Amino acid sequence: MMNGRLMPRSCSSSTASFHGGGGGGGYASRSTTPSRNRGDYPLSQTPVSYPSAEDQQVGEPVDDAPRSGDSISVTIRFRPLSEREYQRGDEIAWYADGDKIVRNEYNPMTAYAFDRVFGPNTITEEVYEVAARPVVKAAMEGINGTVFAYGVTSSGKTHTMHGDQNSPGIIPLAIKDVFSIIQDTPGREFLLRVSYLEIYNEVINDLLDPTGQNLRVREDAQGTYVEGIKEEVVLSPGHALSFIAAGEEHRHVGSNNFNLFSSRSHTIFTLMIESSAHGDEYDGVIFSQLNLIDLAGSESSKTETTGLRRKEGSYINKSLLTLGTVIGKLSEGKASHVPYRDSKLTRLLQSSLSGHGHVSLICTITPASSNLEETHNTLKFASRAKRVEIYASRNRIIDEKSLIKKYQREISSLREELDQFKRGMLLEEGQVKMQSRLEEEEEAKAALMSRIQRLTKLILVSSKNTIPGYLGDTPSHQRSHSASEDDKLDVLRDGSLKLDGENQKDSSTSALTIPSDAYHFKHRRSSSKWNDDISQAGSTITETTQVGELISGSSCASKLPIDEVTLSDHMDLLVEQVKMLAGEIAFGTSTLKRLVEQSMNDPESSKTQEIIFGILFYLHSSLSYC
Ligand SMILES: Nc1ncnc2c1ncn2[C@@H]1O[C@H](COP(=O)(O)OP(=O)(O)OP(=O)(O)O)[C@@H](O)[C@H]1O
Repeated sequence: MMNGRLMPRSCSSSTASFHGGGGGGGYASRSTTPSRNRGDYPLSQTPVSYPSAEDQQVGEPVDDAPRSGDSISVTIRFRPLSEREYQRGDEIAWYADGDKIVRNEYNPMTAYAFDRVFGPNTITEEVYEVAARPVVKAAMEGINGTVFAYGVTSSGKTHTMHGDQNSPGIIPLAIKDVFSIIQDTPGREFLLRVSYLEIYNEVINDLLDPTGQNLRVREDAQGTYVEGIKEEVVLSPGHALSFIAAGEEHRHVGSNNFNLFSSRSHTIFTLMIESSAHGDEYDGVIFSQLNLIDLAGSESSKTETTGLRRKEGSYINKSLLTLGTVIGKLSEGKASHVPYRDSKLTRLLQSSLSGHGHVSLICTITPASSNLEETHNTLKFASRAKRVEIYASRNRIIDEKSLIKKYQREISSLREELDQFKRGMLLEEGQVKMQSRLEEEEEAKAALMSRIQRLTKLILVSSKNTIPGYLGDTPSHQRSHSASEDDKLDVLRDGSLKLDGENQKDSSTSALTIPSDAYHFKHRRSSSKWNDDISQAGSTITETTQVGELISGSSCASKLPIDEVTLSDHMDLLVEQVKMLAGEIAFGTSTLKRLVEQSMNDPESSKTQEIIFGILFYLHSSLSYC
């Protein structure tokens, strides 16, 4: 029921290029109206059925009437005809007429205008630039943001939000961008946390904590929230992606007769961003939330599912219907009752939809004539959403409740304590001390330094930061993790993951060397280009974060004199280390499962077997390391 996304999706990349990359080729020869801008679709000659006159009215391009507020950004993304649709003789029913209009092939009067329409050959990076980047950027500046993909089953929502190895989706692209923005903002300190949940059959489950089932939605002055959801501090793009990967293991996925790996739940990945200016520039803490949502797809009776799938489908349809009603009410702009409480999805999206932040809706559609009506419904939904007004503004500055402030305060009081401690030690210099007293003092000093060090590293700063004295008393070798000076986790360009420095000599840490292919598969929805980029972004940020140490914790500790690090410090590092390894192992295991499935379908593939072998080796090594 779960998992299984990598294989078919990487297999389907050949399907995608077969259709999407078709260009003029064989398909173009079917075209009857080549003058129109329809991307590379095969064009239909035979009308199937015309939309009704009523639809045509609804379907007029959206008006450009001035609005007092801003509106939801609505973009449409076509996917190419699938091989299955093509083989069953589907025709093009809808097409992109330029980059703002979707037009009906059979009735050209039926057309809808949007902020942007992406044809079937558009790559996700382009969609990201237009539909998500501004929201991500604003979120980094303190304005809440929500990006969600909406569309019928198999229209390309997960492809858009998560992507695959060849085409990273909005979520990995956003994560990468967030870290680049931190790197480009030397004047501020950031603290990032993530949570990941699914709404399955109207039940909220925590994807980062399998014991967090059936969680409740609560409300406070800031809006709705999920009680008891696990939030993890993240230190690098790879770290954040490893949480998503581990979470994906628990997501409900199953096949219907349109999509072998259909999402059976809505998922919400949330990035909580706190930031504040350094030192004298300090002007309070800004907090914002970025929600990246992959909805389950609506299903028609044609989906022909039975039993469990039908039950899931009815929950999915019901919550999407409520979303439609909520959007409809909001688009009317009247102060009428908006039924947010009728579904968990709308309840959780309440503050986003009621206008307190940027909202970007990406509607994914198929051009296929067999989905003519479903696509039309998506377009009507998108058109209504366009009329919803929002008034996005920077969040109130929070100070007292912020985690970054808590850490900053703790760091400065620990530093003070350390200073006093050192002064005390100096004053007593010259006195003959008991050996045990000396040891105690050294231990206490090391504990203080270690705590300062660990807290400091949870706060992300650009490596371009040159503020002197920022590191206080922390010795530079403990703070900086450049390859030359210190042990660090280095994600190499060729995709292999290994520790350098002393760790290479250490048999326990060498267990963390991951075979190159396995590492690419580790990010199952990531392309190698993406991995390269992550490694770059990750390595710059790593200099000021703890990620390398989280994995190579024992080696980091071993740099300090043995008695300078307390047992509890060791334990903390080990816990973090185990968490990371558990994520890696979950990832490796699921990849393995899919590869085994693939190798059963294609026993000849020696490449697959090679990769399986690599992953087995990696899992074995990780387990021995644990
Ligand atoms: N823009 C695209 N280009 C190429 N292939 C695509 C595109 N969009 C989707 N696909 C392919 O179509 C198939 C279905 O896509 P996907 O699983 O993303 O649909 P979905 O809307 O998430 O479906 P569901 O709601 O059932 O989960 C996948 O094989 C995917 O790789």
